[in-house]
Amino acid sequence: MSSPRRSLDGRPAGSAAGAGGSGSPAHGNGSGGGGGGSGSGGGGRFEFQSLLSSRSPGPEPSAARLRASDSPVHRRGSFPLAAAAPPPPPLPEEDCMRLNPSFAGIALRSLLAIDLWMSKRLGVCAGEKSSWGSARPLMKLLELSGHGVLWLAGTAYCLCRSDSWAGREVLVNLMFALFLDLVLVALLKGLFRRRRPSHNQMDMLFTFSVDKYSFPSGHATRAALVSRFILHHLVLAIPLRVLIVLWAFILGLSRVMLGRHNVTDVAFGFFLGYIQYSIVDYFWLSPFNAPAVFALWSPQ
Ligand SMILES: CC(C)=CCC/C(C)=C/COP(=O)(O)O
Repeated sequence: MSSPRRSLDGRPAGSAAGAGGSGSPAHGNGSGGGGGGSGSGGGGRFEFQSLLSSRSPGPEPSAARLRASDSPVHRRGSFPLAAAAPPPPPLPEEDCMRLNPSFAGIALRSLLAIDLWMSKRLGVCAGEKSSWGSARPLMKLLELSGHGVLWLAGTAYCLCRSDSWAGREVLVNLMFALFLDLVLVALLKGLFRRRRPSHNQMDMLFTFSVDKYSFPSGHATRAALVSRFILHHLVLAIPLRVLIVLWAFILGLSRVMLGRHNVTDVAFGFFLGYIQYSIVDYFWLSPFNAPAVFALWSPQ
């Protein structure tokens, strides 16, 4: 950037512009704004005069002039006509927000990136040729142990065979829990439409159309729901209780190992299943509050 001192040296404004970098908008303004300055001689003096005239407007400087002389452009002041350059218009607020992604957005993207990376690493049974491919049949057996059709059919069968009111009550509520789970998982899968991992082989038995989506894992919700249900309503020895918790955990893990799900699908599935049990417990059906349901077994 050229300085007024150069102009005061008596160099023509045109040559000052050349030396100082004519690309500078301020300088462009300088030579143009000087009017005659761009002429043949005395351009420097002309610039100097314009500096003086802008600094001493009269006995009572207006408020606008005071504000202008306070601005950083003016304070740099060594360059008189730079002040003529209008300040850039402020960015609209929405543009600023687009340029500055929120902390939550960055955190979510990072979490998803870690999720994909971990799920890929853990998907060791995703195919027969995967590193743990030989364990795939065992994982598919686990898959069957948490399948919705088997749990519904098994509960319906036990309900038909049950000959105690207490047993019926528990089984009716388990049936209600399983249906609630199917509906909620189907709704969320349809809402989020998250694709299953690319390394998954879609060879599951008895699936709905929404089961092409992976969030949340239906097996994980069922594992959490059913295990919590059983632990609350069946009197079991400690080793059996531990076994049930282990089953739920390994079933969830097997979903990722099979490549069916990402880690977050299973983690959220566990959370949802846990909450679902609380809902079932809150709306617990009994012959007192839902006699119509239990009327099926009433003596005629
Ligand atoms: C057809 C019925 C009654 C249930 C489908 C159960 C099923 C295959 C869910 C998918 O589970 P993931 O979401 O864990 O893959």
